Amino acid sequence: MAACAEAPELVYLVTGGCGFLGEHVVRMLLEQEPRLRELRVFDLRLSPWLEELKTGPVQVTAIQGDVTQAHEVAAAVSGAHVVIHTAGVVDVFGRVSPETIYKVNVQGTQNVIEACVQMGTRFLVHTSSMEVVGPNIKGQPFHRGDEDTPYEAVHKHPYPQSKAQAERLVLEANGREVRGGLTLVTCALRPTGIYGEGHQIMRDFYRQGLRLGGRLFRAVPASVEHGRVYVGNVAWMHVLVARELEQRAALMGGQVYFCYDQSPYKSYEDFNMEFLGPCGLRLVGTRPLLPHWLLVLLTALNTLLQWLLRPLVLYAPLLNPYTLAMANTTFTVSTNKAQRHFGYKPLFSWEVSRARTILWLQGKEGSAQ
Ligand SMILES: NC(=O)C1=CN([C@@H]2O[C@H](COP(=O)(O)OP(=O)(O)OC[C@H]3O[C@@H](n4cnc5c(N)ncnc54)[C@H](O)[C@@H]3O)[C@@H](O)[C@H]2O)C=CC1
Ligand SMILES: CC(C)CCC[C@@H](C)[C@H]1CC[C@H]2[C@@H]3[C@H](O)CC4=CC(=O)CC[C@]4(C)[C@H]3CC[C@]12C
Repeated sequence: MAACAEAPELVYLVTGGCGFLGEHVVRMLLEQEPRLRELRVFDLRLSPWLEELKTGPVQVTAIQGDVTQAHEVAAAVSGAHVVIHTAGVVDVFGRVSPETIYKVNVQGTQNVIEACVQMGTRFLVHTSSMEVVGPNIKGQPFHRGDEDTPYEAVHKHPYPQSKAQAERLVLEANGREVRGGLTLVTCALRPTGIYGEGHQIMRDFYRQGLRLGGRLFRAVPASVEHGRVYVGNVAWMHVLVARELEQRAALMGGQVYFCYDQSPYKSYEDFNMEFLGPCGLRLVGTRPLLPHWLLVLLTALNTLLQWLLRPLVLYAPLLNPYTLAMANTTFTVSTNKAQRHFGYKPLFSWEVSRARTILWLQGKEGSAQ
């Protein structure tokens, strides 16, 4: 990937480039990667905002495609220097079948790897997830751990299972010979819960709060810490990894990095209130209003309803046994591995991340739809 100082010459491909994270990666690359000549944005569904990016100095190529179709992926990868693979099905609510989750997240990732090998593309950055580690089915806390903290990673849900399998494939592919005889260099980034402009679940909570007269009701103890990271910083980490992978291949190849920044350690609901509060919502209760056993019962009822209604309608509420367990289990990271390995420092402070998210929620600013 020898880059010439004068003329930009690199071709990047971002899969899932129209998603929540993908859009931020695409915009960040255009802002922060001066060596970029062409940016290929590959997604199942192309977004209208791509059009406005096509007028800039970098050639932006929109590719409507499906990662489960090996030939479509190979065509998109052909001639690319770097692939940032963010495409995936994110579903912990039962909206998508386990088969589709597997096909997109695991088979799709395998297709991306094979395309790199076939086409001679050497650098692959994969968006993994904290869920590859946990929380596990035993609900054991992971308190400010790092990439080396021992933890029993046991998954039953299709989403974390698929992310764990995909990450393994990516890491095992590091060092494979690609067309032309050079080697593939891969690494995986593991964001915790991402927030920021475009975060659909945050917007759902906002709308629900408005419907409930400006109130939300505490469901999870305030003492449970849940890891969160700003989307702009996650995108920045992807851009930096992609940039540094060639020079630091021996150090970074085959590695995993948690995505982190200065976002505070809080419970899922208290963290959301950092944004929803300034938008006029109030979290009622210093302790969960409903006893835990009742919440567990409600989640079981939701599961039953989902199953009963399946032939007629898709019933997929936010609350189910898995999401309740996620929200109720401490999982936070504290690490500086990305800083040590490739000089990462968050681009956005907590104050800026918070302000940008609030403005977006209020509909005043922000690019994400
Ligand atoms: N949202 C979060 O809190 C976290 C997300 N992640 C990971 O980050 C990545 C991006 O997630 P989000 O942006 O939140 O999700 P998203 O759903 O907003 O974006 C995913 C994108 O992938 C595209 N896509 C889905 N199936 C595809 C297919 N078969 N072929 C081509 N494109 C396809 C979608 O159209 C979408 O634009 C995923 O890999 C996810 O597992 C990791 C940790 C946390
Ligand atoms: C009041 C209820 C009990 C609150 C339910 C909140 C849940 C919808 C969310 C709690 C934790 C979230 C997940 C977590 O941030 C980690 C994730 C990582 C990913 O890779 C994808 C998204 C997610 C699974 C995220 C999804 C929403 C929660 C389950």
